[in-house]
Amino acid sequence: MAFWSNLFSNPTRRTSDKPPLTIKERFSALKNLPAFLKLIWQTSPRMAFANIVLRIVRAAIPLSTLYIGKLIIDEVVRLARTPDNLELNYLFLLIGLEFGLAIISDLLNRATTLLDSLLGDLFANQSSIRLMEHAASLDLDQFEDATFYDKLERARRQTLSRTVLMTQVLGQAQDIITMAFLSVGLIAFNPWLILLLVVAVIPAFLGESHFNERSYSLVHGWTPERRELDYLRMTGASDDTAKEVKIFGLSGFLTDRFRQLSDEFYNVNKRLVLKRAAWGSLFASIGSAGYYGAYVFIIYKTVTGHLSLGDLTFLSGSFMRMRGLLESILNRFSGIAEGSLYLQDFFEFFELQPRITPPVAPKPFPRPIRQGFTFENVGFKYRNAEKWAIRNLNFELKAGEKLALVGENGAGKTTLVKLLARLYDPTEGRILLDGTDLREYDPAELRREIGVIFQDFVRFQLSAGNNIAIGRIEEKENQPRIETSAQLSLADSVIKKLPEGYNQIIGRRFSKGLDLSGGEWQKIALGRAYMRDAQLLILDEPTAALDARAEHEVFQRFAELTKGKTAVLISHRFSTVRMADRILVIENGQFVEMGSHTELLQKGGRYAELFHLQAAGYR
Ligand SMILES: Nc1ncnc2c1ncn2[C@@H]1O[C@H](COP(=O)(O)OP(=O)(O)OP(=O)(O)O)[C@@H](O)[C@H]1O
Repeated sequence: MAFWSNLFSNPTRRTSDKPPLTIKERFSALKNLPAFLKLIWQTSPRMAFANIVLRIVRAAIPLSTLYIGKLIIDEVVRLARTPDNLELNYLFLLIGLEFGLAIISDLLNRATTLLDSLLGDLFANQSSIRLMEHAASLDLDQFEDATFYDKLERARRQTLSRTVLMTQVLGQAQDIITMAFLSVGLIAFNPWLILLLVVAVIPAFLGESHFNERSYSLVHGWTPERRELDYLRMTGASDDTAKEVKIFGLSGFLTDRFRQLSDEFYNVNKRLVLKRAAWGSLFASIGSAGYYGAYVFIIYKTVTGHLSLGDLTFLSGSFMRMRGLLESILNRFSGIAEGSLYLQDFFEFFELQPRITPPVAPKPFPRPIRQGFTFENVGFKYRNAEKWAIRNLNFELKAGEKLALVGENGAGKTTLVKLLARLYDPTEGRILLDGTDLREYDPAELRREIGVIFQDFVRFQLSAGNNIAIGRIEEKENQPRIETSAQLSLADSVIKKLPEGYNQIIGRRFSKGLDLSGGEWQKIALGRAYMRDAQLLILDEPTAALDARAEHEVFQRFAELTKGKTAVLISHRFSTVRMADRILVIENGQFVEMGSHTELLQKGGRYAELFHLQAAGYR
């Protein structure tokens, strides 16, 4: 994890990790927009359509308002010249029209803002769901990769900020149409004014683009550190960690690290923001100079009699509006280009594909399993690890057999179990089930037939009943099945004591939640194994937190439940291990010996040594 590695390193540089993007890269990021717009359209075609129509209507309003304004002024000038014959109907009609347009414009604005926000919320929700679904489809080892986590993190942040991009893209389209309407008037008067306008605005556009690139590179380059900041914030202020943070007095240690990192980011960012503000002001002045140049020209044409006063207001109004529009279009363009770059991260995450996928024509899963599992020279190395976690492993797990795995910490027991459940595939060798490579079965089907309770099982902040139903979530409404599983795992006595029984939320995260002791949680988690009713049951140190009586009882029931089924048991307690039919001893990921408890004791090897070591502790 970046946190620990950074503790000992000096975190400088970062901004230089990723060079600023070239204009070409920025343009090419725009290619993500069609796919993005398609996603928005799919979110709600009706809302998207209404949004577009309203914006087109809204785009025509500025030109109409300016033109009516011109007519009003010309009419006022005309009336002022003939005060004896005041005919005000036409003037009032024009004023009424302008008033009507103002009201409509406001209503359209509100309607588009409303639609944007509703559509944006829907889009953010759907993106989050897609993100969760896609993350669930990926392989476990992808989650253990730091670059993957950075991608996931960026994609996660994208789901919300993408609604901003949506508003930007739609706003852009609307402004471009408004510009097109306005430019008709200006072109009719003098096309050179449009050119002047463009030239005046270009420096601001280039400046903005440049700073957007810098800011994207900064944020992108800092992803691991921002993840670390989140981690520190969470560790420093969460119920899960509060106990140890207090006991070990870690608060200062965590806040110091947070302060150091956040200050560093603040300073780099501040430099960028200040530069941006300074250059931005300069470029804005150039834009203003362009506007006043045109204004002087139009005034000159008016005083020399080439234009009416109405024309003057219309043209200068159009020019001012167009300058504002063009500036915001160009600026927004770099914003959109920047947003599209982030979109790239979003889509890249969705492009990640799992490697453990169903084969084209999966073999039907054997029901029941006849021969069992065979490890043929199996070796496995974790991603980024130098050392083999498991190597040259050859053994058989026979159908119906109870196999215990024994070995010291880090020997490779959990890894072996993960390979059985195809959370990973062997790096070398293969695992067969009934003579067929595990890879030829559908992994989802395989996992349905396997029940694993890991030592670090998840304490779901759900009701006690749901915590057991997790074992076979399709059966979450099957209360009798849940209760039977609870009885078998001894969880029923825990649940009976809860004020709301099976409906009691457990864990501390939510206000009504009640926390349980380690052993009580374990009984609940064990209930999942019974709920699952799988052909192969794997318990990875399931009883470590249980008291002696509970452990004895759990295993008596376990033996009954797994009668005729295949089971793998990992435990450091030999009282548990000896109940297995056979015991596999591994050391440093390698096979050491295998046999029944009696056989291995007689053999006097590693197992006997470990057994006597533990037994001596009780004497
Ligand atoms: N996700 C991982 N990435 C890299 N290395 C890992 C990972 N998980 C485990 N390892 C390494 O693989 C080896 C085997 O680990 P494993 O968890 O299988 O041991 P174990 O026998 O179950 O240990 P324990 O009795 O402590 O639970 C260890 O050296 C461990 O450091």
